[in-house]
Amino acid sequence: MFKIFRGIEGSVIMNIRSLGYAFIESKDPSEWRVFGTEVLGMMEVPGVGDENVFLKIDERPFRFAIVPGAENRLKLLGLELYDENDFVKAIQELEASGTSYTRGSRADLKMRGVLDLVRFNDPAGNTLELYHGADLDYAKFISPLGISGFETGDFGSSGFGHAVLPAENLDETHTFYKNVLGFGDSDYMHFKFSDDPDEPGLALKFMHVNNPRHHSVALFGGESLAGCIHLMLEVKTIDEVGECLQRVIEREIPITSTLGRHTNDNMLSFYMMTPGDFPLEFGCEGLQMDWDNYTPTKTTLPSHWGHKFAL
Ligand SMILES: Cc1ccc(O)c(O)c1CC[C@@H]1C(=O)CC[C@]2(C)C(=O)CC[C@@H]12
Ligand SMILES: [Fe+2]
Repeated sequence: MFKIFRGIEGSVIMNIRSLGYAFIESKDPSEWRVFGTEVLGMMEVPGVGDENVFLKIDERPFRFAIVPGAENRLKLLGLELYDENDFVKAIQELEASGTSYTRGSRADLKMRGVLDLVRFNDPAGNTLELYHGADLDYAKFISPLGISGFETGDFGSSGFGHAVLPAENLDETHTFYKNVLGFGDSDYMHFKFSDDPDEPGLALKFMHVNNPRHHSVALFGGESLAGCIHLMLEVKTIDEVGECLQRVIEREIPITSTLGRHTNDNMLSFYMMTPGDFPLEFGCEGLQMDWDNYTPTKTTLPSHWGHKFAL
C-alpha cells in the first residue's frame, strides 16, 4: 500500500500518512485522566510536565496530549509525514501556497517525540502540525479496562482514528486540504431539511490520507465552540463498543448520538461528550479501503440505522 496523491496539474504533493496525535486544551486535565482511562480504556503514560495528561492506545508513546489552559477545546492535530524528504517538500508546499507556519521548538519536539515539525492554521483556523520521525517506544499498550486493542494499523500506520473539524468557509478549506495538504476525497454529504433554496443545510467533506482508513479528517461546514465536531477512536470488537456505551450510561455521561452504523465507512459507533466539550465517536468495523480502485462518492444517507444525534 503505497501511493502518492497528485494535486493540481499533476504535481506531486504532500504525502501525509496518518492522523498521528491530538493536543487538547483543558481547564482541568485530570478530568481527561479519569475519562480517558476509566471510560475509554486508554492508558496513561508519564508526560512531559506535571500538569499534562498523556494517553496511549497503541505502540506509539501517546495519541492524546491534554495540556492545561483557559478553555476546554481541541488545540491541534498532528499529521504524520513519511520521512525527512517529504517533510522538506511539505514545507515548500506550504510556502508556495502562502501559508505562514512556525517551526517546532526543541521543547515541542521533545514533548511529542518527533524529529521535526511545523505548525500552521488551515483556512478555517484549525491548528495543524506536520511532523516526521515519530518515536516508536514499543511500550506495550495495556488497557486499564482490558480493551484488546485500538485499530491503528501496523505500527500505528493508520493513525489514531479520525477528526471532524469545523470549517465555515468549507469550499476554501476543502481546496486547501486537497491541493496543499494532498488529501484525497472519500465522500461528500449534504443534508437539507427544507425546500428553501437559501437553507444552507449540513455539508460534510470526508477525506483520506495514505492509509486504508475511509477518512482521517472530515470538514463540517459549520462552527464549533470547542474547535472540533468530533474525534473518533476505533476498537476491534463490537462488544468493546457496547461495554464502553455501558460505562457511559452508568456514569451518566451525555450521549450525543445513539448507536448506529454509518453508510460511507460502515463504522458501528456511538458518540459521547468529552471533558473537552466536544464529542468523541467510539466505534468498530470501519472499512479498510483500496484507494487505487476507488472513485469519490456523494452519499445521501448518514447511517444505515441508528445514530440519532442530540445536537
Ligand atoms: C455521516 C457520518 C459518516 C461517518 C462518520 O464517521 C461520521 O462521524 C458521520 C457523522 C458526521 C456528523 C457529525 O459528526 C455531526 C452531526 C451530523 C452533522 C449530523 O447531524 C448528521 C451527520 C453528523
Ligand atoms: Fe465520525
